[in-house]
Amino acid sequence: MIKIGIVGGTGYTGVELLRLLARHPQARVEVITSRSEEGVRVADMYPNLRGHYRDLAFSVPDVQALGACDVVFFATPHGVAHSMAAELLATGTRIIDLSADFRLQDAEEWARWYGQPHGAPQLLDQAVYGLPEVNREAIRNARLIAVPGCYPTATQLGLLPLLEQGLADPSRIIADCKSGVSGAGRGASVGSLLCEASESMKAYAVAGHRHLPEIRQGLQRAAGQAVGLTFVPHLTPMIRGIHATLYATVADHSVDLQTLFEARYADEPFVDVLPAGSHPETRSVKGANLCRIAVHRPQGGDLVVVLSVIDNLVKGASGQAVQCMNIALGLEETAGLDFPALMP
Ligand SMILES: NC(=O)C1=CN([C@@H]2O[C@H](COP(=O)(O)OP(=O)(O)OC[C@H]3O[C@@H](n4cnc5c(N)ncnc54)[C@H](OP(=O)(O)O)[C@@H]3O)[C@@H](O)[C@H]2O)C=CC1
Ligand SMILES: CC(=O)N[C@@H](CCC(=O)OP(=O)(O)O)C(=O)O
Repeated sequence: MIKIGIVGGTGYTGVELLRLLARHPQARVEVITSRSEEGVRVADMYPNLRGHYRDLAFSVPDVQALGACDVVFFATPHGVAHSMAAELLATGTRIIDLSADFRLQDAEEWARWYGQPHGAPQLLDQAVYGLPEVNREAIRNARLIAVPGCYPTATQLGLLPLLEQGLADPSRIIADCKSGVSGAGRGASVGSLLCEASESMKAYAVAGHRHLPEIRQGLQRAAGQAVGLTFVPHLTPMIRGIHATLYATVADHSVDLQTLFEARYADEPFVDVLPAGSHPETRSVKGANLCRIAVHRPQGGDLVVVLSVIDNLVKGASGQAVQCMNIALGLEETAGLDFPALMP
């Protein structure tokens, strides 16, 4: 059995890791940390996990205990993985970080967007961006994996086929994205209150969201050139889900876009290209490690609209993290992840 440690086990992505790993045939969670719930049993805090993790209890983060694990997931706010990664890597443990700490290749750009100095720039050379549909080979040998953010996952998967083939005008790409409230984490905040976030919808961070440089980095890599990206996130009254509506200009009408998307993702277990004319719903991926995509060319014009949906906590975080673990350890990529979405 592969021994797993999770730093940040009381948050939404942490408990989602527990839910997914409870059914994983080759992995067992041995250490789960929380500074605020030390000693509390996982099954007492999360009744959905009763029957699993009978004796597992939260403990404060400790490098020695975590270093005895084969894989350590960080499901923590940014900065935490920076402070522990070097010491843990030295023990031989693999790190899969769900936070943004190692997603940007440029430490100075990270510092500008996250408002603090990068805490471990010396590790950036070995950090691998954990988007399997792009980086599968690099993930296989990685010891430090940076799992993409939720908006960046939905947006990149939706746009990659167009940019990799040089079909989309890279100077003007628009990502209009909607998120469920769990994307903001479990910490108390006024914006996440029922009275604030339900029966209402709003855009935020229009001037610049920290996922902008991450998405741009991925799209530029795919396009092989600079990309002009407008990214506008919205908070919507649902608990889980990301819906990305993506706009790009494709002047070349000789390529069948439906065929292109189907071919690009034909071998991908966790990307489902829907039939032409479809409108994917967030509820069709709820709880599943899946991105569902539909591509449209309204009225046969030059503007192409791609619709891309994921569950922010699964393909947008914990599911993708487990997928990366499976690849890195040479396990079946779908191990513990091959289940259908919850409907409704
Ligand atoms: N929510 C989402 O949809 C997504 C989140 N992410 C990223 O994943 C990470 C976790 O997100 P989420 O689960 O939503 O966050 P939450 O706020 O829900 O949980 C954070 C967890 O981290 C622990 N923690 C906080 N500060 C520290 C610290 N200094 N040292 C050790 N542990 C700490 C908390 O427990 P305690 O304080 O008890 O120790 C808690 O368990 C974040 O970086 C987030 O940006 C990525 C993709 C999607
Ligand atoms: C709805 C909401 O608040 N969403 C979060 C993004 C969640 C996420 O993926 O954040 P990381 O990049 O830090 O991992 C936000 O906009 O900050």
